Amino acid sequence: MHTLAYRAGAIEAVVAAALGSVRVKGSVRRHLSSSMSPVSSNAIVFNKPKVELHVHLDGAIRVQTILDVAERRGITLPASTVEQMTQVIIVQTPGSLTEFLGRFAEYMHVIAGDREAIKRVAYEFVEDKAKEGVVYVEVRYSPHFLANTQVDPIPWNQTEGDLSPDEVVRLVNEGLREGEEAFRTKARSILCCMRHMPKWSMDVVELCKRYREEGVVAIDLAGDESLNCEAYPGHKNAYQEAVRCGIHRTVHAGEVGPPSVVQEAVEVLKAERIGHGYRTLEDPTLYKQLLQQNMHFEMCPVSSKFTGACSSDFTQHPIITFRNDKANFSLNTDDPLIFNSSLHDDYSTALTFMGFTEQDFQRLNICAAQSCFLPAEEKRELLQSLYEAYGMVQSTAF
Ligand SMILES: O=c1[nH]cnc2c1ncn2[C@H]1C[C@H](O)[C@@H](CO)O1
Repeated sequence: MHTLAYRAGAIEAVVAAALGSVRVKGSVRRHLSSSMSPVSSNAIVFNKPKVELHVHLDGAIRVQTILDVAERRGITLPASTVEQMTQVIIVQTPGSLTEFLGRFAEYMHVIAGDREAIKRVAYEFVEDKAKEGVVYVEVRYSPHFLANTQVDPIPWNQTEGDLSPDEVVRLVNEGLREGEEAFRTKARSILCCMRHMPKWSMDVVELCKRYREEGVVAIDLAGDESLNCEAYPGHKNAYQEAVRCGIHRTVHAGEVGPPSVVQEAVEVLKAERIGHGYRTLEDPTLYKQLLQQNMHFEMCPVSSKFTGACSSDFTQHPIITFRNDKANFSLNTDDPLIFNSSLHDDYSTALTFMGFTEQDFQRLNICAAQSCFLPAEEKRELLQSLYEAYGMVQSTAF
């Protein structure tokens, strides 16, 4: 895969692009109460290169793209403008993870099964991340959720077609690679198993193995955490195979589920990173153990409010404890389409309500780079680029 050189010039270009376009979105401010909303309206928080490790491709699609593809395919939607369709899709008030997962059904049938749409979504995703000042991103999705053949059951009420999960991965790889070349943000992908679909999981790990040279860096387990692995051994088998083959592993755990789900992720599934993990704090022994292990937590503040994972009061958010304890964590958007948010909103929230400083932002991005799933040499290059951009090393340039 094409390797980006993180030269200072490239980073400055990305940051300049970010300066021109990243703004706190009015809609996010609207549906947060005044004591919880970002206050720095149009200000750019942490206007430096960033690393994002937890964002769902199917939760980060442009609304315009959904409308365009629906029109081309002759699919009728409940709304015809970006503004109206946004209101149909987004979570308006804090609810439950289950309610939130239901939002995908508003639009996934438009994108799934369509080659052009899938590649376009991947390409545009990289452009959007570049505009946010992200220099490296790991984006995740379920190949099965975007397919319409060789998947059982066929999702989103689609009729059977000829797009398999395997081809979905190839299309996303192409879109990401072309996006990377055009926008100079490095993008890799993580393939998701879904908690309620253990029979897909072996397939997912096989796809991770097949496409590890073409941008796929890890396996994930997403969906409803109430469905644990004892009851669904398919996930355990897939993760065992991932360990055997050296495929990196992350798991959604402790987002809404109890600390036992986090423990299972670490001990049974051999997770190297935890998606969310807020509820780890409820088990001080486990929390201490994971701090000692330097486990990475992929935290998503705006998401945690709207999925009901955490209290709406950001001043009491678990992230504050992780920060105070110098835990290894990152800040991420999760599903910016559904929260009508951007990475800037997550940073803005951390600044305004959690007291994050410039130093905290630098530190968490360095943690993200250290915990990313790139091969060692590329990770070293990424880290070096951050150190330079943050003024932590003397430049060798004359
Ligand atoms: O925050 C989340 N928790 C659990 N599952 C999630 C979350 N965001 C998205 N997903 C699910 C729905 C997507 O279709 C799937 C793959 O990206 O992952």
